[in-house]
Amino acid sequence: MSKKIIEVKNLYAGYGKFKVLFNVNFSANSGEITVIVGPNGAGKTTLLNSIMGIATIYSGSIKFEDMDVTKLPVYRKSRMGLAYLPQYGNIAAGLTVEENLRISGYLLNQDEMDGRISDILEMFPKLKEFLKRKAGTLSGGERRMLAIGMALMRKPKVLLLDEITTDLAPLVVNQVLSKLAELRDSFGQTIVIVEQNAKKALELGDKGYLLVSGEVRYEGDPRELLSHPQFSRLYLGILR
Ligand SMILES: Nc1ncnc2c1ncn2[C@@H]1O[C@H](COP(=O)(O)OP(=O)(O)OP(=O)(O)O)[C@@H](O)[C@H]1O
Repeated sequence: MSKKIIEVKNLYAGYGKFKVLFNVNFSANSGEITVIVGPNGAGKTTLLNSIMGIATIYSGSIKFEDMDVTKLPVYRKSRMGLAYLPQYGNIAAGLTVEENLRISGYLLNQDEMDGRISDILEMFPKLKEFLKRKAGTLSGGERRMLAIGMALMRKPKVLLLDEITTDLAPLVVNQVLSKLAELRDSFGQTIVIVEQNAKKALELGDKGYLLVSGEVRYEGDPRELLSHPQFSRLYLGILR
């Protein structure tokens, strides 16, 4: 049976006085891909921000590996094994691919660093060809791969990804999403993604959530969510 690694219960959250999430219950299982979809402004990013500790939590609880982390600051959560890749990534365009990877692993000692870089290159063989190139010269898809590689430098237990396929061509969206499936299948990586390319993400996910106006409207089999009437209405323009 799969084990819950993140568990959010009855969460009310937002930013200061601005309330965004209402009574959200959410969980992610170890070794799985959990997909969060929903229209613009539904609160998807806010859910990731709450898990990471960068939104205001009014009530409810967040557990990570059965520990209550609701009030812990970001750096503590990151040390515990949560890695967050925000929507527009965080690569340094003027540095080489290798330098970007090294910066992301700055807390590792030299041996760990070298070992981890070779792990990442095994996961993303294409990056090998680009090691000495400035990250700014990479294509959109290659940059996303680098950003994911950077987030994996510290061997996170959970990778939280916010809309990493935005602005990519359809073929490249497929490549990036397939890479996530490969990270799960070959390395057991636990991943939580917020995705605009909802259909494609749900097709490879293990569990899906539909957030609308700050509330969970569906939780369960991601392929069933594709035929949920609200999903069709919001994403496919089908009115019933
Ligand atoms: N830092 C912030 N301070 C105040 N309000 C914010 C902040 N970030 C987001 N919001 C607001 O919170 C609401 C939910 O935003 P959120 O980014 O969580 O939605 P989303 O579902 O991720 O949307 P999108 O798909 O457009 O990224 C929006 O009304 C947004 O304007």
